[in-house]
Amino acid sequence: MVDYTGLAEAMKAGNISTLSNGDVKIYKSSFSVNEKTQLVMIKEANIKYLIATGEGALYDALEGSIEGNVKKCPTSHANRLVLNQYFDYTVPRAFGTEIATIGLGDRLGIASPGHIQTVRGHDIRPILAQQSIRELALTGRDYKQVIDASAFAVFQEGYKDGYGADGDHLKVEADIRMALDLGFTMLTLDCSEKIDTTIEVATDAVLAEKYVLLPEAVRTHYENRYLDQSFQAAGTTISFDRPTLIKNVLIYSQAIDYMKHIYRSYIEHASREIDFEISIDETSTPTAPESHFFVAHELYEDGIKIYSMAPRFCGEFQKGIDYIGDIAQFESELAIHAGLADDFGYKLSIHSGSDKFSVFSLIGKYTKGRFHIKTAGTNWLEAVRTVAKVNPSLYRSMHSYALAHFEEAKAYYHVTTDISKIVPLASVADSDLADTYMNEDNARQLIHITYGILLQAKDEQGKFLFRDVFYLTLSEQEEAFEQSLVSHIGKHLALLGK
Ligand SMILES: O=C(O)[C@@H](O)[C@H](O)[C@H](O)C(=O)CO
Repeated sequence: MVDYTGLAEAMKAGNISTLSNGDVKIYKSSFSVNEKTQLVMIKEANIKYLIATGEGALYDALEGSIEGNVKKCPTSHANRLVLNQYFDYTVPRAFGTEIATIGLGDRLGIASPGHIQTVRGHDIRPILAQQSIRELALTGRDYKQVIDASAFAVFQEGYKDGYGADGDHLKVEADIRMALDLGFTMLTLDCSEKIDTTIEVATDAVLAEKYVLLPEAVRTHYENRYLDQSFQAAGTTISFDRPTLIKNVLIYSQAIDYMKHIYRSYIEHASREIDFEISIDETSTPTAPESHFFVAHELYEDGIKIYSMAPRFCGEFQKGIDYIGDIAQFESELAIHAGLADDFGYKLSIHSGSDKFSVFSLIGKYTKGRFHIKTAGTNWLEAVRTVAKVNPSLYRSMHSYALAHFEEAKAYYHVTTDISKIVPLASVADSDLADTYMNEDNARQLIHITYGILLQAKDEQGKFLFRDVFYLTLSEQEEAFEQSLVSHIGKHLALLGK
């Protein structure tokens, strides 16, 4: 039983500097007072708690157990809602189009403190609570837990500059309603299933056949607005001859209708500001600049205001590794994509933004520092790197399991990983595991896309093979993990000009 007497006395006296309690870790940045209640976050035996002293509404509202002269409160969903009620900076918020933002998806629920330490003081704001439905399915978490983890991290770090919550890659209305009901402040509408990319490779005859089957009102709408028209945008001329128009109508019109429906139904009259992102990046073919214009212009003409647009860029934005492709072509198309975002009043959004170091300076340049960049897997890889340094046997077991299940994981993510190029485990010394595998593209992708399989893996008795010891190791290595995030995500910010 821990004696909290000294801690309670220091809290009541407000002496943050003297807050100490033996082997209990105290997060001094969390110390807060509301009327006659004092509150601080601690970690005891690798579990975090809120410690409350004093009296009053906040003290009474928190669920917990009395231990000596303190109330020891779990980091529960109910207690997160209490924090939200008394400390507004723990509530996620929208940011609009004027400030740069970075999505810092945290599949483990423990990366946000390191993310906060990374962005604090920089001209950028964090979307700490960002997960796609795909990630939730693979990790077995839910959206309540995603915001809970971020809100407790914000309280722990005393971070008051604001953070966002992105319901990422939402495709169906039920998920959109769920995310909004739970307080998400950003919605990323994934239209990939409404975008018919088979059209890209169809013959003119097939295009003509499909086009004539569209309702006359649809064809008339688009022909009146675009056929044989040229538009000045993004410092260039964008023209729509009949083949170009037919192709864009067939590829994007269904997606555009869906975007308009979702905006009218859930965003336009929402009770709070919502950052609405359009994602057309997870398609098999790149978003041609004229297609970006076509989608943006249709939304703009209908008075639909979006926060950001995520096109699919030329080349490859694969998970956890640098850009793959012709950087000169990327730059010339990026200039137009960024110019269109400027012209239509929203931010360009860069998905799979982790580790794209060779193009970050271009992104910062052409977006003039006004962008949204999404990362998620790279902090998972930093967690694995941290574990590999201190628990080599755990890393070896996870690495082997990932190799055995890689084909299963490829169903969820597009990667061009060459497993044969990954150095065999037996030939790598324990002390070299982290550098050998976390700095090599093929090994990074192996571990990156198998995160769900590794976190959910169980033995015959139903016991997690890796999850519990993985989290315990990261709790014991909390500062090392935080520092690896500050360093690695900090490199992202530096190259982006932030
Ligand atoms: O893995 C996911 O589903 C997400 O992290 C998704 O890829 C996200 O939109 C992203 O681009 C993160 O880099």
